[in-house]
Amino acid sequence: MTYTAVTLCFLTREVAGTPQVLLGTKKTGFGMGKIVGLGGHVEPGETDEEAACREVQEEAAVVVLETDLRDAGVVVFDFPARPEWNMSTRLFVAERWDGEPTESVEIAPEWFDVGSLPVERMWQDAAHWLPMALDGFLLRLTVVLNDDNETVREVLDFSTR
Ligand SMILES: Nc1[nH]c(=O)nc2c1ncn2[C@H]1C[C@H](O)[C@@H](COP(=O)(O)OP(=O)(O)OP(=O)(O)O)O1
Repeated sequence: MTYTAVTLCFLTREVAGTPQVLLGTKKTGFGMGKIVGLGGHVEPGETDEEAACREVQEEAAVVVLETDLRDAGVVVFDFPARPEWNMSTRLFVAERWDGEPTESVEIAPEWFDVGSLPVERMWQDAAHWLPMALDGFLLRLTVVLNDDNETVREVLDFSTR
């Protein structure tokens, strides 16, 4: 079974003491119409960190330095009914970056309060893992999707603080 290597990079900030995270509406490709994290495929020869920084720049015109990435672990998305969609997703969180998030052809970025994530417009599994990633956990988690490729069959969680 092959799992495509992808990354997600969550920029965070505090506004008047309220933690916020940068997500965005996916305008093209996989998950179109959903609110997702910034990120995408790791290209051959690239490290996960290089891919995360490149994707954030491509999708939202924001510059993140690799040294400002916090490793938040790995989430595997397992689609038994569509194994060609299986992904191994390296997660990063960054509190420092340069530039104002700007809409691209792929993503319309938007800040959300961490305490009220737009879970009804995200992949249904996001509620199982995104709060943990933002809360400092190192994720070691597998999400198994149902045959509808939307709802969650099972979450296998071996994450640590
Ligand atoms: N179940 C799931 N829940 C979730 O929150 N994100 C998921 C997910 N399954 C996949 N993803 C994310 C991980 C990855 O960042 C993204 C798919 O990668 P891309 O955005 O690169 O896809 P595209 O089809 O747009 O590819 P490109 O043609 O390379 O832009 O979807």
